[in-house]
Amino acid sequence: MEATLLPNPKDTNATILLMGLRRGGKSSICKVVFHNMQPLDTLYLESTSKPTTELFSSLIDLSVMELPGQLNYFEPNYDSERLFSSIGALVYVIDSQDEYLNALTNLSMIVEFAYKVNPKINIEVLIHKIDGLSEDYRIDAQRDIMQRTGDELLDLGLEGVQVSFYLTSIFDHSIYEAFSRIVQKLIPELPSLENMLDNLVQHSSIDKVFLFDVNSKIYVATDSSPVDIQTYEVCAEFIDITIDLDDLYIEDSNGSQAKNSNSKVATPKELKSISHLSNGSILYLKQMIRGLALVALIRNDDVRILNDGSSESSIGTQERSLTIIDYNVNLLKKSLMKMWENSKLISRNEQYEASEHPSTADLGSDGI
Ligand SMILES: Nc1nc2c(ncn2[C@@H]2O[C@H](COP(=O)(O)OP(=O)(O)OP(=O)(O)O)[C@@H](O)[C@H]2O)c(=O)[nH]1
Repeated sequence: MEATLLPNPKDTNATILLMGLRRGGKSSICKVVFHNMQPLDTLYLESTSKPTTELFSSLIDLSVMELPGQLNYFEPNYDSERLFSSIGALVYVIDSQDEYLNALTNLSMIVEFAYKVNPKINIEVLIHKIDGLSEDYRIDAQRDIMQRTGDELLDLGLEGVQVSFYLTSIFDHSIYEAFSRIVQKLIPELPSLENMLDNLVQHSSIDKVFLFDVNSKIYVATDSSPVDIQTYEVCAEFIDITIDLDDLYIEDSNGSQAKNSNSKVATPKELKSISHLSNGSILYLKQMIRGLALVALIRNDDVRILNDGSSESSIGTQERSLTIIDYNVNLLKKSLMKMWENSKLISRNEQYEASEHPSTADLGSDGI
């Protein structure tokens, strides 16, 4: 019998495979994260019968491939070996509200196969639907699942395999946080990105900065201070507010277009938004490249109120720090552009070498 070809992931590192038993929540995760579906609307999703792929581009092109729980990928008519050999991460979804012993056996079987075919694969487990569990029960379930998975892998002789666990739900931001961390492991430029964001924080009065994929609200990088989920929520919601407000205004023909009247091609408008919060902090958003936006929370310690209560000088201080931030963010954007062009060059060289000159030296290695 001819082998059924599962969808072919184009880029080795950038494909995430989403697996798990039926009704675990895979389609719901894809719909909520990548299509902005309201979590309650997922109640009516039908069971998926064919593998589906979501594409999204950040600094690298990524795809998330969902394999329906009802199919058995170890039947001879599926070319599972090719599939597993070409993916960056295996994300296994476990329904924590259901009896999960079968899921753990299934997980171990898949890990055994995937690890044999592709030892570099990242194995990520989502302990999903935790919204229905009490705080105590969540911790117990996590401990139990980690323990049992470890035991099963040990029995299979796979003690060295690294497995990461995340507690997730589509009803809060935990699913975005988990996907952000999973995606970040697949971005080779991550250390450079984090360095750049750390530099930005050090040289501006920024408390926290994220580089977001605007569509999915996954953050592809952040500075090295710990992520507080409330700050993440505020920053992610600021993207939606900015886009909604931006859609309200139509560019008038004498306005920004008139400014470009000297140049023949009108430059596309760059999204930028600044909002002053009631506690004195500022939210700052600026569009970067390839569907990415930088969102920063600027602290208010530069706001100095004079003895007479005048606020003029505080506004002046804030304006000054915003000018510095603008300047630094523009530099960061230019570096991102260079980084992206370099990574394109490297992957083009690799493809070229693989196809034509397998022995030539790596032309792109002196990149970033
Ligand atoms: N409480 C809760 N329910 C969820 C969550 N995520 C998904 N669900 C529900 O779980 C049910 C099954 O979700 P699906 O996304 O269809 O599951 P699936 O894994 O794609 O299932 P197959 O397509 O059969 O493989 C739906 O009714 C969802 O509303 C969650 O985080 N919390």
